[in-house]
Amino acid sequence: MHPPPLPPLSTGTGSGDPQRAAVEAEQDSPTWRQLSDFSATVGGKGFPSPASYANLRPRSVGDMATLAPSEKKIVEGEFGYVLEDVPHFTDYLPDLPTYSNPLQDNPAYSVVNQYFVNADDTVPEKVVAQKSSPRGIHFRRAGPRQRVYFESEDVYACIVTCGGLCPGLNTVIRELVCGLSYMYGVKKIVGIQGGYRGFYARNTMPLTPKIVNDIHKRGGTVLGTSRGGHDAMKIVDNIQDRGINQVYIIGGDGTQKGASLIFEEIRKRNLQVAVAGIPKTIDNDIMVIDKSFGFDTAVEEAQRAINAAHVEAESVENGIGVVKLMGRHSGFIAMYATLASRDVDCCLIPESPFYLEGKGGLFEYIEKRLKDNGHMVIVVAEGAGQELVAESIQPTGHEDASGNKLLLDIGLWLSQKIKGYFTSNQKMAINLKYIDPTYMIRAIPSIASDNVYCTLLAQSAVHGAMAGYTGFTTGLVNGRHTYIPFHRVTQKRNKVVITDRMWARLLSSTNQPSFLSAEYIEGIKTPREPPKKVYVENELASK
Ligand SMILES: Nc1ncnc2c1ncn2[C@@H]1O[C@H](COP(=O)(O)OP(=O)(O)O)[C@@H](O)[C@H]1O
Ligand SMILES: O=P(O)(O)OC[C@H]1O[C@](O)(COP(=O)(O)O)[C@@H](O)[C@@H]1O
Ligand SMILES: [Mg+2]
Repeated sequence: MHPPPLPPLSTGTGSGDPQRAAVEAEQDSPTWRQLSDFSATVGGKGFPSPASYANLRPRSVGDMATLAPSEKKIVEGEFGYVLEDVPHFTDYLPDLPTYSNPLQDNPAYSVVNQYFVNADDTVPEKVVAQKSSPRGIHFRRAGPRQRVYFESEDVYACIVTCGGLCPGLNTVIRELVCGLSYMYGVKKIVGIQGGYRGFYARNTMPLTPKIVNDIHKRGGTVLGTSRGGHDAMKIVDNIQDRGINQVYIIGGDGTQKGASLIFEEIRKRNLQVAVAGIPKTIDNDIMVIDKSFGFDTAVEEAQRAINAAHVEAESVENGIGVVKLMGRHSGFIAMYATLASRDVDCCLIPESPFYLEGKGGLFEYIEKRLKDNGHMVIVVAEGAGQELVAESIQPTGHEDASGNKLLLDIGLWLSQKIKGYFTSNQKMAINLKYIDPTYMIRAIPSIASDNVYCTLLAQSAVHGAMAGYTGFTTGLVNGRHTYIPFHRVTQKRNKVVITDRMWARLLSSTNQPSFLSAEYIEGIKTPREPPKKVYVENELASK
């Protein structure tokens, strides 16, 4: 049964949904739009259409060929249905041959009913709906298709890891290699060493299932990584020179921006080269996806540091344990580690501005907590309170090679400020221990649940590239694996929304002050300016 008809998208839905509003805004720019008929399944040769492209693409192939690479591929259906689709070879290479998927003959999969994903399957971005809600934005479901656009022996795949380390990088590499080899019979796979610049400045390393067999048990990346060094022209020249036709790029927001530029250059040159991104971010700051791989590992490992801080703090009089965790712009690790631990009395994240002195400030809270409980634990994300630190330490203004702003050390600064406050006011003798486990957390191998997640991400990427999709990031959306266009994961950053219930749960579990200005709470002025942003959502990721 269909939901009742809704007004067409362009006339607005009145849902007040910001993401929907964003799509409507995007429609002002040139987009690839067409009402789709999802019931047809006809391909050229009597097979179901690969990825339903017969249904979704504009009817004239000529139209497709003239699309600018950066144009978005948005398809509308009935009842407010919107598909934010990913590019496909047929967008710019209309007459490519297709082949039956070798998985059909794979004994491991022969028992599976309906192993192939239905060509029309898509996954909704939002699963909470009201009776009159439009069906909303969807992403193409990941998974194997019946027809593929490569013969196994013709595939030459490469894998590159970029940006900071994250638990699970080696697992993704391993599963890309094993997925390509065991599912699709691919023999030629190489690793690009040392991040993007490795394409043109380093040798490649051969990757086989045997070589990668044990690497998931190690932290880091066997390929090495780097920041900076992205040069789309040089990278694509190199891809072309080597005859590589599948490029798997593992990395965070910066890396996916770089992958998008590589895809656009490849498309301009009309190359049959698939570009697939696998999102990596220990900070969990990539939009759209449920969670990034390595995040659970990081939260788990953070418990060890928090436990140590707690043991130290509770063993002495007026003990304070301060733990710094990663999170440049997004405080997810700190928030989840705090919620999981129950030993934390205060969690400070970049999204929630705080202040030290006066009524409702951090010092007042610490004093109260020590008087009430004799000890306390503070977790601080590395990006928290940067504007406060900048008041006393001259910011260097420096950026890393990728253009990420270098942060001031909030953990050390905060520890000194707390010590200074209690010493100078002769209030009470405190005993503060500062623990910075950040790189230790990042450098460990992934835990079991992340390993399974990495496997599915890698296999989804392989299925997508083999099926002719390109210019996509693979990601989990509402528990389903999907293909997401690059622009959706690079235009904004995922952040903790401090007016969401999750942050309220945290505040209630720690009992810490909200640090919201008194103007909001009592109508009186606070010692500091009120926070600039109370509602922080999906801030534009500007570098
Ligand atoms: N806007 C961008 N355009 C192209 N390449 C980028 C961009 N931002 C970052 N990169 C490249 O992506 C790689 C990793 O980026 P970085 O920000 O260090 O890590 P992450 O991908 O984890 O966010 C680097 O090689 C960097 O040069
Ligand atoms: O010292 P490095 O290597 O620049 O890494 C530090 C940064 O890496 C991160 O872990 C994640 O960064 P990316 O996801 O951008 O790689 C941040 O939390 C942290 O600020
Ligand atoms: Mg990043």
